[in-house]
This record gives sequence, C-alpha cells and structure tokens, in this order.
Amino acid sequence: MSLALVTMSHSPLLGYNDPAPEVKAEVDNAFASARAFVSEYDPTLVVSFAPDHYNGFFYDLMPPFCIGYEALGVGDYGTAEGPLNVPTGTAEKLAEWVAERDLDVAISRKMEIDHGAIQPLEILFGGIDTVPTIPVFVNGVAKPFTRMVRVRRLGEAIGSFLATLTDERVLVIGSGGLSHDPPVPQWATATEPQRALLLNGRHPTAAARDARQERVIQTGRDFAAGTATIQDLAPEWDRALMAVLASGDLSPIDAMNPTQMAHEAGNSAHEVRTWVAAFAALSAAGPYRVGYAYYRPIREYIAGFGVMTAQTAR
Ligand SMILES: O=C(O)CCc1cccc(O)c1O
Ligand SMILES: [Fe+2]
Repeated sequence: MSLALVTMSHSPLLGYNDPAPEVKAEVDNAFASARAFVSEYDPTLVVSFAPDHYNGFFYDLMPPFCIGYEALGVGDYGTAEGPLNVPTGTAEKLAEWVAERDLDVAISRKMEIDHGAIQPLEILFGGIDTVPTIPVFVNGVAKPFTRMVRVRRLGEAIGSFLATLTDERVLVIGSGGLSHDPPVPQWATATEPQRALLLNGRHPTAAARDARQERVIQTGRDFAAGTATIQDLAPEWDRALMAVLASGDLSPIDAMNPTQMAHEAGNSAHEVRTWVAAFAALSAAGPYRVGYAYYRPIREYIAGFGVMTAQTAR
C-alpha cells in the first residue's frame, strides 16, 4: 500500500498582501508543482491535518485533536463556505481504529473549519468538495499543547489505518507553519473582548470578522515594512525541521519541546504539528521519498513558507 503527501504553509494573507513579483511567482510555482503531483497521483481520498484559528474550535471546549465526520467551511478571508465532501463511514472507522490504538481523539459530526484547512483544498483541487476528504483538526494555536510524540503517534495510527484501504489512493495533507508569530490573541495576555472571542466566537458578524482580519492584514504589511513587533521568522529552524521530515527518521521530533518551539519559531509555529502528523501517517505505509520541496521566509504572508511533496518509496 502506498500513500502520498503534500505539506504546505497556509496564509490568510495570500491575495491580500502580495510579496515582490518574483517571490509571488516562486510561490505560485510551488503551488503548481504540488498541484501537478496531486493530479498525477489522482487521489480518491484525502486526509487533511489542519489547525484552526478560533473559527471552529474555542476555549469552551478545546481538544488537541479532532476527526471530522462532517465538516463545513466558515468562509474566513474569502475562502469557500459550506459543506465538504466527508466520507462519514470511513471517518467513523478511522476514529475507532485510533481509539483502539490507545490514543484519545475527539470527533465532530459538524466540524467548522477555516482557511487553515480550506486553503490547501482550494489550491490543490480548486474546491472543497471535489475529492472525499476527512478533516483532522490538530491544535496549533491554543495552549496547552501535547508533547510532540503524541502528534507523531496519532499520525502513525491514522497512517496505519489508511494503509489498509487498498482500494483507495490516499493523499495526506499537512497545512500550516512553519515559523511564524501572527497576531492571534493568547489567553494569558488577551483583553476582555479578545477573551470572549477565544472562549466562544462562533459565527461573528461580518463587521467583527472584517475588523479581525484587517488587523492581521495590517500586521503583515507592518512586518514586511519592518515596523511590526511580532517575533521574526526563523528560517534555520524551518530548514532544520524540513530536513528531519525529509530524512525519513522522525524520532528527533519527539525531543521538540512546546515552550521552546514557540520561543524559537513563534507561537503559531505549533502549526508544524500538522506536518509532523502528515509525515508520520506517510511513514506508516513504509519508507518514503520527498519529491519536491520549497522554502522561503515571506514576511508579507507572516510565514516561513514551505511546500513539500512525498510518496511511499517503490
Ligand atoms: O488568526 C488568523 O486569522 C490567521 C493568522 C495567520 C497569519 C499568517 C499565517 C498563518 O498561518 C496564520 O495562522
Ligand atoms: Fe495558520
């Protein structure tokens, strides 16, 4: 059984804050390369590991991981709104398989998902319901964070299930990262209105959504101009992580420490958990080989921006 993988940074600022034309062309080329890889592989099932940015998951009930049995895009930053095409029966079997492997995972029969999960689907498939997709939420912004070994084990358990689906061509996606520290409020330092949003900010008014998004867009502009106060990107950290993921030996991931990750690469660097889960899933089907890799720190997007493709080695 073979699996394929695409991991990619996302940024809500794509299309809002464009970098210099040659950088934009590079990113477009990276997306085109990932798209070509996916279209050649022609997946029949996608498992998408993605974080959320307080659009679908809130502090009224914040799981570290959640498998979606049904899902809806919320439509933030102009991304698609409405239902995904989730194969519910397969998602249920996946959650049972994971539970039997001694891992604790939440499930949702109505998962609401934001640009973190939607953007790769739109970039790779041109829509959110073209290929059956099981969304797996991996918390990448809300403390507390599990140890990284749990992320690896979850990915491996999911991959071992996917490897049993011999009639499917499964693509795993990891969305987010790499190093970045966007202005997502932290509970400890949030104002009262921010805390209300973090606690239960579902279905904001259009005006509230616009105000929040405008703040992120403006921070991206300031960051590119050198006047933002957010933590800088960490290209060495990003490249080192990509090298570990490409090596096929994920064991060094277990030693990554959540506090240190945020300190070195920014609070939202925890989104790399989606990459780790995706690579761990791929590894469960046997040795793999990375085909394509792109990286550049892009301040306009507030992201150490990476794209990788990989596939079970033959
Ligand atoms: O809070 C938000 O609305 C999005 C923040 C954000 C900005 C740039 C890259 C990201 O990955 C990200 O999560
Ligand atoms: Fe993000």
